[in-house]
Amino acid sequence: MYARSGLLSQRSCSSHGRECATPVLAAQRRNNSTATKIAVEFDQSTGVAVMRLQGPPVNSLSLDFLTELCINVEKLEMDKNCRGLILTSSQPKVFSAGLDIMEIYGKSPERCGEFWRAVQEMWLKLYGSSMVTIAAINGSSPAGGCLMSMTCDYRIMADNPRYSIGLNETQLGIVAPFW
Ligand SMILES: CCCC/C=C\CC(=O)SCCNC(=O)CCNC(=O)[C@H](O)C(C)(C)COP(=O)(O)OP(=O)(O)OC[C@H]1O[C@@H](n2cnc3c(N)ncnc32)[C@H](O)[C@@H]1OP(=O)(O)O
Repeated sequence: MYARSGLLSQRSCSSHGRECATPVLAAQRRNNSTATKIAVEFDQSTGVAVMRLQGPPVNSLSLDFLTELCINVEKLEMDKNCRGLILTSSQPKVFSAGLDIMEIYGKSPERCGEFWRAVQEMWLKLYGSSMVTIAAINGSSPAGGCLMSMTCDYRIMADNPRYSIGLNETQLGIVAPFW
């Protein structure tokens, strides 16, 4: 959900030296889900948007989730009044469980390729954003969750010894493909 209407970008983008063709359209084509996994509140008076991840139970990064995230970041990017973005979770105890492993387990190479492209699109979009981006990490954030917060300009994590963060994906035998 995005609180304000906005045109989707149809331009090509250059992010950290890489060209990516019409990313929002690519993301939009994939976005068949009607469920809302991302809620955005934009405060006109401060120019700051808060993006809440609300994909129960643990905000795992599925293709739908990544697609919706990218579309919302792009919409905010297009809004010249939006200067800052705070990324946080609506789920108790978890910021994001990382990549949805069910998206890559037993799937075809084509489907895995589509998924990994969406992962790449997510971090390039956040890392290349002209907004000031802050991850307010209010729960555990392993692997892809850690990656997502690392692409933000700033990270603040709730001080709770039960919350963990780090790159644990090799323990699952997952290695990021060559990009
Ligand atoms: C440069 C890097 C490139 C590669 C980047 C990323 C690779 C990855 O991200 S691989 C995924 C790595 N993620 C994990 O290893 C996270 C594993 N999960 C956890 O540690 C815990 O679930 C977590 C601490 C996030 C939350 O703990 P709890 O609150 O105790 O919840 P549960 O463990 O009971 O989980 C609830 C429910 O969610 C399912 N789940 C958890 N993580 C994932 C996931 N990553 N993908 C899909 N589903 C996930 C878990 O199985 C439970 O399901 P049910 O049993 O059906 O309830």
